[in-house]
Amino acid sequence: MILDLDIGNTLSKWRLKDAESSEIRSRGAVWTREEWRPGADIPDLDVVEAVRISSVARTAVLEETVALLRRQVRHVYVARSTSEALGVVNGYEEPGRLGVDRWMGALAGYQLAGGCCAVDCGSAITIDFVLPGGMHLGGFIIPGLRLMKESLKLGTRNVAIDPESEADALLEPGRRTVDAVNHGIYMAAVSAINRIYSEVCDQQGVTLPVLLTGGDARVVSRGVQVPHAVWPDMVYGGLEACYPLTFAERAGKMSGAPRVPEPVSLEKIRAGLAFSMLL
Ligand SMILES: Nc1ncnc2c1ncn2[C@@H]1O[C@H](COP(=O)(O)OP(=O)(O)O)[C@@H](O)[C@H]1O
Ligand SMILES: CC(C)(COP(=O)(O)O)[C@@H](O)C(=O)NCCC(=O)O
Ligand SMILES: [K+]
Repeated sequence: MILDLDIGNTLSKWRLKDAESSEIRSRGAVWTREEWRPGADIPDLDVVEAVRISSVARTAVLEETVALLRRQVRHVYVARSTSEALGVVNGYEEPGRLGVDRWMGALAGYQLAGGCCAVDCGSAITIDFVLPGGMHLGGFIIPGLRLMKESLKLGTRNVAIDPESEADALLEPGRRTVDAVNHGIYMAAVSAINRIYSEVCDQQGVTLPVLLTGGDARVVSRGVQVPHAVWPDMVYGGLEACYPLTFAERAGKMSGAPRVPEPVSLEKIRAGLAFSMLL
């Protein structure tokens, strides 16, 4: 079995993948913390022959995790942000400083779609752009939905946005604190994504498929106006592409990859931007 780990600032996600069949056998998530208890938090390591890790947690957490894994697992691969990989050139001035989850998302998106806009809706919302030739432009970071809400300190933190709510309802003025906050942060997140996408496409003169991932991807998806696909395993896709271990992975297949959304025309994006400037 292959254990894939995606350690974010809030949640540490894991999945077990069958090395022979490439099927996902099980998955889960635990709060990101200092210490791991294999068998309780993550699967028993007896069945694991290789681990692939993407981590943006504090270095100490990663080091502890890797030390623990190395005692029991033969192959431990820790992803790093590099200046170039799989045809993508990292746009950061200091490539190693780009969050490795963003780098994995950009690589997965590029492998799937060529140029892309990769959006990760987790603790932070990150929006990264890769042009069709593989040039990563860099990106944008805004606080995620939960962080935005907590920063207001209005006592609404435990009332999450119902993931089933329709975008229309979320865009109405709230008539209670909790709705005013939830609708406000939702509007802030989705309008930022819509606007950033349009601005960068306009600047670059290209339209790009949009791929969404992260804990809030589904609810954010309802407010994103341009064609896009939700890809919960996008960070894992980057790990598969960087460290292919199964037959399917060596053939370039990433688990759970969606159909590539067809972007709208540049004319339409520019018309939308021009319209929003008038308001
Ligand atoms: N069941 C859930 N438990 C925790 N967070 C959730 C859940 N469903 C959605 N979320 C949202 O997802 C975010 C965590 O998403 P994730 O992509 O795992 O973040 P990170 O990679 O930063 O750890 C939380 O901040 C919260 O807004
Ligand atoms: C921006 C992030 C905090 C997002 O992390 P996440 O929300 O996925 O936990 C992470 O990618 C990170 O720590 N990046 C380093 C800074 C940068 O990318 O510029
Ligand atoms: K994120």
